Amino acid sequence: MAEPIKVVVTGAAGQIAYSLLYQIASGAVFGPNQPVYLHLLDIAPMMGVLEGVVMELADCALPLLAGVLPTAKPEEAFKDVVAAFLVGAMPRKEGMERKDLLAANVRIFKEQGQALDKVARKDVKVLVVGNPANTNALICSKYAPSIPKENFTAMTRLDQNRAQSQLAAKIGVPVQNVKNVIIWGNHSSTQFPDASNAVVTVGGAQKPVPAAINDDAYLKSTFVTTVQKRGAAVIAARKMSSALSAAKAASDHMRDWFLGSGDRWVSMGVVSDGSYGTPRDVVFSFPVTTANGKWKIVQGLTITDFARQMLDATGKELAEEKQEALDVCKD
Ligand SMILES: NC(=O)C1=CN([C@@H]2O[C@H](COP(=O)(O)OP(=O)(O)OC[C@H]3O[C@@H](n4cnc5c(N)ncnc54)[C@H](O)[C@@H]3O)[C@@H](O)[C@H]2O)C=CC1
Ligand SMILES: O=C([O-])CC(=O)C(=O)O
Repeated sequence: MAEPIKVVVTGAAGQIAYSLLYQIASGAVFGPNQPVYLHLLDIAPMMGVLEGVVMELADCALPLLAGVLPTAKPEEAFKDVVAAFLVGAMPRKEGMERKDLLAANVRIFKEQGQALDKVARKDVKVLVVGNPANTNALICSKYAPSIPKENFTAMTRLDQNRAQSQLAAKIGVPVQNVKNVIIWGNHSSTQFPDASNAVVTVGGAQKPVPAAINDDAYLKSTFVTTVQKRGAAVIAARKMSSALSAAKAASDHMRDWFLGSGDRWVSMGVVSDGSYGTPRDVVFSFPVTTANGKWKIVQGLTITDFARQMLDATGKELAEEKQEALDVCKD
């Protein structure tokens, strides 16, 4: 058995963490032969609740769980971790956009960036889940200048999973038969879920998804808006934001980053290098492949006029969010 690795989850007493911790501790993220030592960060008033979570983790009797450190101190939580799930932040309520959380949440990511910079390993892989995830990830990276910016990512995997699931249902195939759907841009209602390069296996043969669906209007309208608004639909139904599916997506994102994406593209928010004419230095979701612990943007895709408009709109929103976040972080 390998030596245990240290992994931190912030917001560890919250909803998403309640599903996520089990997945990490049971081997679904780092593999069935990799023990984990979990660092659990939450704020001081939540330490009582967190104690209950620690009890439950013990009661799961998981062979891969090598130890647990509950704490309210970021510098203790981030020490020596190889992976950081930054979940802890306020969730939105019905009627809000995710960027309405910016003023409340972005300071958390400034402070945690500073703590990561001080105590984390320089090869730590950071996944920001807390909303607005893209801009929080950018700020976290800015305040951790000693860690390469490639190590900071934001979660758009839930949007990808939603998109894949919608397409599979529409075509009538199991969800794993659909691959290479892309989420471009912001994890917000301006994101662009793009099925134009997706492929599906039907009856043993691979086909482009647009040909299998044969309904361009659906792919440009209903499909796009359903995925863009899925988070709001869950909030309207549950009166709380997605947690089970968010935890699953966070597991998928980190697993693929560590263990590789194989022959599939996955969508991740990464610091933009300007690929596809997007604004540089915002955290933009691109199609990537991952191998040996590194991600690489899929290049050479055709951008139609429709896609160009969608990419520009979501890029503009990210540039605006960035400015607002930098202003908030000044004081
Ligand atoms: N990127 C994505 O696809 C998704 C993102 N989210 C976002 O994830 C975040 C967490 O959602 P939930 O777990 O449902 O919320 P929650 O309210 O159930 O839990 C959040 C936890 O974070 C803790 N927290 C607050 N400030 C903290 C700090 N400075 N350090 C450490 N912990 C802190 C809270 O005390 C609480 O225990 C929200 O911002 C939500 O909008 C949710 C779903 C999907
Ligand atoms: O919609 C929300 O506020 C929570 C979230 O990010 C999602 O479910 O995608």
